[in-house]
Amino acid sequence: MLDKILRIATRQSPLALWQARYVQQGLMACHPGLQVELVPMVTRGDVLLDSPLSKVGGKGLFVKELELALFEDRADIAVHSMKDVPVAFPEGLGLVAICEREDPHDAFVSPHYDDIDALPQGAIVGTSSLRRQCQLSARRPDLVIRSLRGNVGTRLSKLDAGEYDAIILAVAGLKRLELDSRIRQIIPAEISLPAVGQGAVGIECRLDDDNTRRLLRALNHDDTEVRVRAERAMNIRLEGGCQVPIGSYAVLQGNELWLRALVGSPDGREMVYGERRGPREQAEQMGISLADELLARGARAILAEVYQQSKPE
Ligand SMILES: NCc1[nH]cc(CCC(=O)O)c1CC(=O)O
Repeated sequence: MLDKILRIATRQSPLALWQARYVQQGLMACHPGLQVELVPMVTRGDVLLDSPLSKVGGKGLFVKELELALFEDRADIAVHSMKDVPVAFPEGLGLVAICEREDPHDAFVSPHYDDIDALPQGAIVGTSSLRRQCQLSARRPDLVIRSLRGNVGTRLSKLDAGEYDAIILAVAGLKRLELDSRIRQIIPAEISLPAVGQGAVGIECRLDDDNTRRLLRALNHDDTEVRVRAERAMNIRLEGGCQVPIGSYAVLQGNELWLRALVGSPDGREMVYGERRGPREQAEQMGISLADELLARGARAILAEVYQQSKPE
């Protein structure tokens, strides 16, 4: 079965290409003789880069075109940042491998200041993530949060052009693009709880494609998978579909899984936080029960308000 070329559908941003090549190299290393090629494509999310994502239909925009390529057999697998993968998959497609997670934290990037607390009163911080906005504002209500879109490189050039005093990006993306020298502070989870799946790369394929599934199994990282499964179960229960102020972060301490989560209002004034500890085998149950607890303690009302405001005009 090694005569066939395995095709990877990927977006063309530098980060997406890095992740696709990482999977390509991983597959070739695990399966000597296997040929793997990239099929780069443009997604609606890339075309609509200027409109706030929460108003143009959410994160699914980056994924849909890649999934169409899988359905039409123009590609065999799609590589995604787990953070951008919607909670549900179309019938016939599914996530079959999650690679080892890179550092999942948020990064503080600034030409002038060492960390969030060093920012002067009223400083301008760039991020379009409601989750980051919420947690930043909770710690520093004086900060002015301004929208920031585009690829990692674009965001850094906007910072360098002086449009912001600081911006927040994922550590993982900066490391992969060898831009770690730009990181001034790895923001601790106690200050900014990461997004569901942040730092992990997931691989999707046609569920009836047994050969591809077998090849991909070698790339799955069990500890990462269990952590991301807990985080995603939480998110699914919250119906955290698109752009939402939800943080969810699981770590393993031996075989014990520690899951933390929060739902907040974008202005950071309301925040519901909770956590669970339990055996790794119960990753999903923990996620669901934590989501139910947060919903009952006020997350339901916060999320209803956010969805109301982010409806397309
Ligand atoms: N929303 C875009 C996006 N999707 C995944 C990453 C970073 C890499 C990762 O989380 O694996 C980023 C950039 C960022 O948030 O700074």
